[in-house]
Amino acid sequence: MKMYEKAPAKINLMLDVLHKRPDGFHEVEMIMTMVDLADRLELSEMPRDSIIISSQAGYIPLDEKNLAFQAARLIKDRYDVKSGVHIHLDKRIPVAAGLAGGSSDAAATLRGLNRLWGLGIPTQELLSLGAELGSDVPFCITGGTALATGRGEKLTPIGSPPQCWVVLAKPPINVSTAEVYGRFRSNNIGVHPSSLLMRKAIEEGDFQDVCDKLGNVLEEVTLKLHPEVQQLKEAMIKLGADGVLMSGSGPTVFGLVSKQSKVARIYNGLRGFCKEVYAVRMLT
Ligand SMILES: C[C@](O)(CO)[C@H](O)COP(=O)(O)OP(=O)(O)OC[C@H]1O[C@@H](n2ccc(N)nc2=O)[C@H](O)[C@@H]1O
Ligand SMILES: Nc1ncnc2c1ncn2[C@@H]1O[C@H](COP(=O)(O)OP(=O)(O)OP(=O)(O)O)[C@@H](O)[C@H]1O
Repeated sequence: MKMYEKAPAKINLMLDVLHKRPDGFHEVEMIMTMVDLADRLELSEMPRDSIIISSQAGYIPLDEKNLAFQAARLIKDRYDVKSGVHIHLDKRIPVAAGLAGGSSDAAATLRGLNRLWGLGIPTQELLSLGAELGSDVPFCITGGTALATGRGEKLTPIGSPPQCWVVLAKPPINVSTAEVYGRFRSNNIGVHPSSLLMRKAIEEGDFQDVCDKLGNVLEEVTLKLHPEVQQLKEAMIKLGADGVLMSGSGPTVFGLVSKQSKVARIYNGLRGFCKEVYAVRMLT
């Protein structure tokens, strides 16, 4: 038997870091949503008791370091599943980009194997399994738009933001999420973005207000380490994006654009700076 799952990328419309916790993670407050840029997973049942990952992308690990592998092993061990699975990952989300590509693959694997193996795991339990794999995984299981607190795993669903275009640009640099959190100092932050105000803007369907309330305190770290991310933000604003922000720990920058007529200009303008540019819709 085969199952197919789509694993969409996420963006953070706001991200605030409250404090560092004794377990080393940071307490956060984020509003996240999904965009129409997704990896595709094909999950095929195998009689042999093993997990095999394949992908057309030459640049991701295919062994136990792959988050889809880790998700499959977790569910298999926890529910004592004797059959195996071959997971083919058609990677379309740029890797190590701040778009939760690996987390979304892990989430899609949990959803897909729950169906493929007929386990009937309730959503709450699936979310707890996801949290064992990574902070962004629970959100990637539910999707939609949500306020995420704790280390990112406590979710409150909220309404969808007003429909718009999202232009994503990933500069060719590598950013480590652990390093960005490690270098974060709350003393360096002047004005913190507000989840309350972003939520209000979303719930009122006020596109301009959503753009005005965008904010990510991790920019403070990544933009200092990589000035080209700041340059990319400035270029996107100059080209006419209505609101611009770095997603997660970066380095991807996204621009929200209400008018389709502006999208091609922004896309083409950015391609001069950056090879990896995508124009997609917000998933509602
Ligand atoms: C930056 C974001 O992508 C925004 O959505 C997330 O906060 C990070 O989510 P993620 O990549 O799933 O993160 P994890 O795989 O759980 O953690 C990677 C590393 O980031 C740091 N980390 C992550 C989440 C968090 N709330 N506090 C942290 O300090 C920790 O050093 C951790 O070892
Ligand atoms: N299925 C996967 N897809 C992409 N990367 C993976 C996968 N499994 C493991 N990795 C590894 O995870 C690391 C982070 O990749 P990923 O694309 O998930 O980062 P990210 O978008 O920055 O995630 P986040 O936004 O959750 O911090 C890379 O070094 C990559 O080699």
